[in-house]
Amino acid sequence: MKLNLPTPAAALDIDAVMVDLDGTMVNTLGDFAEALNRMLADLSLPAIAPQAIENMVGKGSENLIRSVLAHVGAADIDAVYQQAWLRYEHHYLAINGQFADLYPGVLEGLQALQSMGLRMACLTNKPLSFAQPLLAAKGLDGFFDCVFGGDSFPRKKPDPMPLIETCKALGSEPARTLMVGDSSNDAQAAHAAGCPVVLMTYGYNHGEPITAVDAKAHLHSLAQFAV
Ligand SMILES: O=C(O)COP(=O)(O)O
Ligand SMILES: [Mg+2]
Repeated sequence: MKLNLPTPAAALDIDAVMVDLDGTMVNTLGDFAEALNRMLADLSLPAIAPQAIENMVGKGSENLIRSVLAHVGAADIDAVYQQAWLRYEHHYLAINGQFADLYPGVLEGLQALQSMGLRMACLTNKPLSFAQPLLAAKGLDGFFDCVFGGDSFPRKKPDPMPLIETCKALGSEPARTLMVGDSSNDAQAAHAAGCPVVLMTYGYNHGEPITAVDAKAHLHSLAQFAV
C-alpha cells in the first residue's frame, strides 16, 4: 500500500501502522494533572502545574511519578514511590478520559488509514490498563488490531523492542510498518527498529522542538493522511 505524505516526503510503501496514544491521538495532559495532583494531595505534598507535567510525559508512568515527586521536593522518592504509584493508579483509573480530548483530525486520519486496508496497532508507553479504557472512552478501540502498553514488554520506547514485537503481532516487516508518534522516544525507537516514522507537531516532546527530530514527515494533523 502506498501512503502519500505531504511534501517533502515521498509516498511510503507500508502494510501496517503503529500509532502512539498520549500526545498523538489524545491530549491527556488534563488527566495527568488531575490524577497526579490527587496523588500529591494524598501524600500531603504540594500541587504541580499542568505546564510542568508536559515535559515529563513520554517515558511511562514510573518515570512520570518519579519526575513529579522530584519536582515538588519529596524528601525520599524511593521510600514514597510504591504508595505514590498505588494512589496514582487509583485516581487515574477513576478519571481516565474525563480531562482528555482527541486532537482535531484524529478520527479522519485513522479512518483514512483503515480504509487503505492497513493493519493498525496502538503502541503506547502508558500502562495497558490505562490505555484500553481510554481508547474505548474516546471511540478509538475499533481501529486497532492490537494494543500494547508500556508494561506489555520488558522494555519501553525509546527501546526498539516494543516496535519489533508489535510488527510481529501485526505480521508486518519493520521496514513496511509506519510509526506515528509525537516524541523523540517514538523516533528513536523507530530508527533502531528499522521502521519509518512520522511525527505530530502538537504533542509532548520533553520541551524540545519536534521538528528537529528526524522523520519522514512532521504533520500538524492526522487528517493529513486523508488527503
Ligand atoms: O505514558 C506515557 O509516558 C506516554 O505515552 P505515549 O507513549 O502514548 O506517548
Ligand atoms: Mg506520545
